[in-house]
This record gives sequence, structure tokens and C-alpha cells, in this order.
Amino acid sequence: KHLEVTIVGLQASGKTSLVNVLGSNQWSEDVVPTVAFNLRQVRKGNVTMKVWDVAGQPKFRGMWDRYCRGADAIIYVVDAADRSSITTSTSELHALLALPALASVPLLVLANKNDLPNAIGVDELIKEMRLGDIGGRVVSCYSTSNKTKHNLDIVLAWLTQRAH
Ligand SMILES: Nc1nc2c(ncn2[C@@H]2O[C@H](COP(=O)(O)OP(=O)(O)OP(=O)(O)O)[C@@H](O)[C@H]2O)c(=O)[nH]1
Ligand SMILES: [Mg+2]
Repeated sequence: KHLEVTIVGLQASGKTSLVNVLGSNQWSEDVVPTVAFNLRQVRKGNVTMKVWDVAGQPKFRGMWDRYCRGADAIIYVVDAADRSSITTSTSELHALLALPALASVPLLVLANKNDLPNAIGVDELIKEMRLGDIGGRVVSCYSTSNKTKHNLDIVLAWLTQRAH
């Protein structure tokens, strides 16, 4: 089975770390900011995933839609411990999802870095980011940590469910 997934979200939210931990069980405090994108192949059981890990710095956000087109799923990563980033994170997400080409692509929002104190929880993030307003597609939201691997098992289950 195959799955193509695109990971977007603001810089330093933990996208590359997620792929490193899911793909090769490699956690590091020291990850280089992504330039443009990384393409990784991840195998889990009988599922081969093509993972587009796209850069989150402002100058790269205009490329997000290009990598999201044709994806079987979009993962949107949020740094749940950086509350000052949530307004920008929200507007970037809603701008992306407004694109007709991305209608009906399933979305998984991760409230990442839940190992840090004061990280925002799922219920509050759903409200803050107005995830309830997103229609016409599957929308899920989990609280995760790449550092402790909290809930990464359910992220993987969510992904493999979408393989075909
Ligand atoms: N405490 C904690 N730190 C994390 C977690 N995930 C990532 N980080 C750290 O956050 C920093 C940024 O992580 P990256 O994975 O490079 O973030 P990114 O989203 O790929 O950033 P760009 O490539 O610039 O878009 C690194 O120092 C990571 O170690 C997490 O779950 N918990
Ligand atoms: Mg990165």
C-alpha cells in the first residue's frame, strides 16, 4: 500500500523532527531548519509513505500549496508551547485550506511539543485555530511530542488508514 503525505506548519514547529522520529527513530534537539523541502520514504509494515517535509520559514510558505496538491493527507504541525505563534499558524492554515485544489484532502493538526510546560491542549487549540470551521474533509487533532513520542503511534495509525 502507498500513501503520499505533506507536512507543513510554521518554522521550528517540529516537522523534520517528526519525520526523523517516525522514519528512523532519531530524536535530536539540534535540527537544521529546512530549506525548501525534504522528500523521505518511510516504510511501516506493508505501507510505503512518500513524505514531503516542507520548510516553514516565511519565505517558503508560498510553496506549501504546490507540495500539498495531490497528497493523500496533510499534516499541519503547531508548536503548542509557543502561544505567540498560534495566530500566524491559524491564518496560514486557513489560507492554505481555502485553495480549491486542496478541497477534501484529509487534515491532521498536531499540537506538538506537549512535553514542554504550558503547551496548549487539543481542546483549546481546536478553538483557537477554529478547526471546527473547516468543512468538507476529515479533520483530526492530536497532542504530540517528538521528544517523548507521545501519541506518535496514533499519528501513524491515522496515516496508514489513508493508504491505498
Ligand atoms: N521539546 C520539544 N522540542 C521539539 C519537538 N519537536 C521538535 N522540537 C525541537 O524544535 C526545533 C525545531 O525542530 P524542526 O523539526 O527542525 O522544526 P521544523 O518544523 O522542521 O522547522 P523548519 O524546517 O524551519 O520549518 C528543534 O530544536 C527540535 O529539536 C518536541 O516534540 N518537543
Ligand atoms: Mg524542517
